Amino acid sequence: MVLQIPNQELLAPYLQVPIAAPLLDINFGFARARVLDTAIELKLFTHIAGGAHTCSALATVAGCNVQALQILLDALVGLELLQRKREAYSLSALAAVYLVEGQPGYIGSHLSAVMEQWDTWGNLTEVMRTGKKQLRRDWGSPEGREQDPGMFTHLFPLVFPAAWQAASQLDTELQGRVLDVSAGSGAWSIATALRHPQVEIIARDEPGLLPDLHEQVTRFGLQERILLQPTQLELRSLPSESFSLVIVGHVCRFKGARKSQALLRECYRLLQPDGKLLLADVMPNDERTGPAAALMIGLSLFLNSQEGGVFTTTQFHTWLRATGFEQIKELRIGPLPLLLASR
Ligand SMILES: C[S@@+](CC[C@H](N)C(=O)[O-])C[C@H]1O[C@@H](n2cnc3c(N)ncnc32)[C@H](O)[C@@H]1O
Repeated sequence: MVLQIPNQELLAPYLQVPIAAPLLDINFGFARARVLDTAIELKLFTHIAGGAHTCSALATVAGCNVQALQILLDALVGLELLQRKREAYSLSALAAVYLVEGQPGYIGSHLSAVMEQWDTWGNLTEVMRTGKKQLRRDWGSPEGREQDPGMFTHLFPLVFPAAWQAASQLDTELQGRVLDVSAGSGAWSIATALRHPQVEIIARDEPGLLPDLHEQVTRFGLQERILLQPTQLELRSLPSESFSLVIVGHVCRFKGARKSQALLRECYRLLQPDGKLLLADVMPNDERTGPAAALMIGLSLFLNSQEGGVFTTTQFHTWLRATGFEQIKELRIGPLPLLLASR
């Protein structure tokens, strides 16, 4: 029998095209996020760490249907968060560090806070059509932030490695007072205090976020050197030229362009001559073509805040120069850019 190959025009749209896998990955990404969220909600990783290794043991402690849970556990093995040998499930290295409650690296409450945006993202098409966002909570407002403490204060394990390295690149002779403008988890304050035993730090944030911060500072025994201050006490009330270092860690994208520039001016006023400003944020490249995570965070801030957004390194350079800062250095630590500017 002679094989009848149809003409090229008919075949080409199916055969001479890029494979669709990346599209399917994006499309089904929501299900992966949901699997992780449910596993955190059911405390599966914590229960496994506590000794419940089989599906039936896990179903008992987590209060689940055995047949349904079996399928979820298999999916978690597929996602490389669990491993299975015969009937026994164990944690992957990633899950053991970040997903077990009570461990220092636990970020489950942060991941759950991120998932609180589920319905907000469900309205994305509508927001695009109308241009009107339906803010369930505004991350740029103090009340909005206090509703989601996990979003801001439970990030310590994610921020601390970069903060530790950045602190090691500061002048070894650093002395005097340091201001951590919105301390959140305290990662920058704690790393700086540990690396520079001569400094005293004022770490500020919303009153609702300070208890978590206090707990973290106390864990490191730094409560004598890191003084917590609620943000109701305006920066304006602090004396000029009284800090050797001001830290602005992952704050500007929540504030938006106008308030960020005002904040930088205030930081300049607070710094002593020769003082340094350390600025960390998520920054897309100048053409705003990547990294993908930065652009997605830009969209997230558009949806979740009145004025927030992501700004490029060049935008920050321009703002810092306009404020009077000189010698702006880019420290490359980890995947995120860090700027160190001198007054
Ligand atoms: C992602 S957390 C970063 C916390 C910490 N600096 C760090 O890098 O881990 C964002 C911080 O910015 C603060 N923040 C958000 N929006 C703000 C605003 N409009 N004004 C002042 N602070 C704000 C939050 O309270 C929170 O501490």
